[in-house]
Amino acid sequence: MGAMSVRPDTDAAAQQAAGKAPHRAGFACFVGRPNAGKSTLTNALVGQKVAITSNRPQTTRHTVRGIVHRDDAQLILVDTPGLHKPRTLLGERLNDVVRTTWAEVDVIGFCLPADQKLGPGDKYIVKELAGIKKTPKIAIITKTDLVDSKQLAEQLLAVSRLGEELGFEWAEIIPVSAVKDTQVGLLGDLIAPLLPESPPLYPEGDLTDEPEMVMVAELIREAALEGVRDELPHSIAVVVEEMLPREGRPADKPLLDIHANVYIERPSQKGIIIGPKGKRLKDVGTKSRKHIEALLGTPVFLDLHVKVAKDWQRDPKQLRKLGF
Ligand SMILES: Nc1nc2c(ncn2[C@@H]2O[C@H](COP(=O)(O)OP(=O)(O)OP(=O)(O)O)[C@@H](O)[C@H]2O)c(=O)[nH]1
Repeated sequence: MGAMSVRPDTDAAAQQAAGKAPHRAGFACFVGRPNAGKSTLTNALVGQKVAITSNRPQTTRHTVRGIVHRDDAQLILVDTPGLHKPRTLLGERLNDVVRTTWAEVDVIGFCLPADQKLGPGDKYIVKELAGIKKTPKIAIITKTDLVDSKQLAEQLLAVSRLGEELGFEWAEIIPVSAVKDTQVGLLGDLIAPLLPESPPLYPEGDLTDEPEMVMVAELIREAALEGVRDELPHSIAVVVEEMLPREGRPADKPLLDIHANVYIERPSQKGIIIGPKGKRLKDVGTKSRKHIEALLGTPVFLDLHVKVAKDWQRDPKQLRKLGF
């Protein structure tokens, strides 16, 4: 399961028992050189399945580009800044952010335009991708409407060879044309099975702040789960109460305040989560903050509190409050 995937859910288990494939949900990002056709492809994928692109301009933290709702899966397409050959320390840092995001999504789609020779820029990106071992990588040859079948075949071969050279295998290689809507649906079909089993992460309605809060809560929950044993993992729930930009910050130095509660079921579990002298909770905060910053693309101040919600798993009212 990818780092941003969600809880093992009973829905999926029930669906499986009923002989239906379990629902999947997860994150994907398209990478590739400028003009490779990433945006157009995102829009085509999203547009195809009655879905929403978020329209919250002017917020750096906005990284979800679109959500593809399908019967069998929900695919969340996230934005990453481009990866460039670093020339400065800042460039290196930015690349680190990109890599962190790459390591956290469930699928990466590498976009290569059919009408351009595979060049050093592409190789640089694919080399970086090769270093991210766990994440399945799909090679997408874009803009196939611009070339003939011979040229397309050459490009398919070139990208396949590049994977071999760098010692990994593409999970899929697929030619698409977003403009002509060729194989765009198939691309969705190929990505869906690569996502972790999970109920939808976003409601089918509007894309609001809430989904981001859900993702942030998941990242915190995941950090809180690390290393805990027995029944405790099932007892942990996280709710983000508030995410607000800190007032009075200069435009180039934003800070996002996030207040979240970590819920457990019994007072006796509190000590385990908080750890000796609060060390464990602090680690959870530090770790999840890094992931949240990479996800939202902005520095974050994370304020975590541990609360007891007695037997919340069995209490419908509490469950609703905790977002189940
Ligand atoms: N013919 C054709 N043109 C396409 C296709 N997809 C994208 N384009 C064109 O290619 C150009 C770049 O497409 P974008 O989707 O903006 O590329 P991008 O990779 O998001 O670009 P950056 O945001 O600069 O990284 C645009 O002019 C698109 O219209 C396609 O399937 N066929």
